[in-house]
Amino acid sequence: MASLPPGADSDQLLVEENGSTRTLIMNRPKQLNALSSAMIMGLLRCFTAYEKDDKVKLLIMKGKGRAFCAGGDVAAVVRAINNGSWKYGADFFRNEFLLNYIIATYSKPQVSLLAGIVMGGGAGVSLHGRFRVTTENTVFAMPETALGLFPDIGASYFLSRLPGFYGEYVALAGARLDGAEMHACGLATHFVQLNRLPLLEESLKKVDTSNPFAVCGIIDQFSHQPSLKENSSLNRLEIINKCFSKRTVEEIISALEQEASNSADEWVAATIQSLKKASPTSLKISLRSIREGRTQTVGECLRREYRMVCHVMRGDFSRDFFEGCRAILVDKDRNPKWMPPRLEQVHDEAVEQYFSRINDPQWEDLNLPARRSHGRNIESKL
Ligand SMILES: CC(C)(COP(=O)(O)OP(=O)(O)OC[C@H]1O[C@@H](n2cnc3c(N)ncnc32)[C@H](O)[C@@H]1OP(=O)(O)O)[C@@H](O)C(=O)NCCC(=O)NCCSC(=O)/C=C/c1ccc(O)cc1
Repeated sequence: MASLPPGADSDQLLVEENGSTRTLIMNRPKQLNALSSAMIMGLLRCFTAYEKDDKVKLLIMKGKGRAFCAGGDVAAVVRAINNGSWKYGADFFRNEFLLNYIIATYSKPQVSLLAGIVMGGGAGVSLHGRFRVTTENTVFAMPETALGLFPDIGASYFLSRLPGFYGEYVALAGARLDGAEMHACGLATHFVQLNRLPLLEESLKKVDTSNPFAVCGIIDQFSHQPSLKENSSLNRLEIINKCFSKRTVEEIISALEQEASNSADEWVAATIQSLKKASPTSLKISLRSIREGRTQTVGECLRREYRMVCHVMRGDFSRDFFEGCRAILVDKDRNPKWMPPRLEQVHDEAVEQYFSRINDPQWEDLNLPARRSHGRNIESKL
């Protein structure tokens, strides 16, 4: 185990040094490696220091225990906001989004070993990186619409680049994808069997180059093309494209209901159910976010999402985020009472407000540093 760059937290984020490789290990297994402020600051310091350090050629990222990372530490944020400080949330996101941007534009290859749960903020620290390796126990989701939030961490960039309208489906329904699905739609670059991950890791630790083709060649030796399960959502791309291309959330749901009346496919019924359980405000701002993301750079997406998330933290238009956290992570009754409760009560003007600047003289837009690269593209295998 190596010493961390100054200021990084030594408990929640571990670093291993092997030759030219640094392995960053998220280490809060009981909380499924939920990202704390200390972890985000530690990661920021590591990524910044290693980019300047010629001795470092490759970064590996992984989680301790049964999760890669289940997202931002929502419990800590809710505690802080309930104590009257929405700015804690804003600062948390400012640092988290800056980290996502540095990863998206990083000059050295990052290999994320996505074993177990990868949700929300966990996707943000991995999917923007060059290599994303999934396995047979990977479970990915952006579950924010069930939490009263929206897919953030630059998700409006990578989800909007998935085939057809799959990104809209994944974002609105909070759909869970397995490792093979992530690989097929382009969220992952490789699929490696779980029992071969340690061997891959050992090989990567011997790498002495930042050449992405050389690194890719090593991962290729351990990976294979997984097959999609028969009931995979990717086998329903035709229905997804037909329904999730509609202009509004109401039209998406009614198109799905039309499908349900013509078929007994349980997947359609389950998708309608997920949309009906989610926060109506979250659904509407998420749809607009993904649609805007289609034509924006990763930096533009993060800047827009930062405005949106500050509005959510302030609770000016809706307090659904606090209710969602209560229902899912605090009381765990899984029965949130959304306000407004129905889609037709969330008017266009209310949605529009989430995309505006915050009316507070002390508030600033997200300023991102100048970088050489503009982020990478998602390549689907379909
Ligand atoms: C499906 C999960 C991932 C696993 O379920 P499980 O196998 O039944 O495990 P548990 O739910 O019992 O989780 C084990 C422990 O990890 C904790 N945990 C599990 N995810 C978490 C978690 N994101 N946080 C904080 N404790 C957690 C969870 O509360 C629990 O703690 P404890 O009750 O003390 O044993 C389940 O935990 C779950 O739905 N987690 C929430 C997933 C989620 O919504 N992720 C966050 C997306 S939103 C996001 O990333 C940004 C949030 C954020 C928002 C505002 C901010 O200012 C900053 C950040």
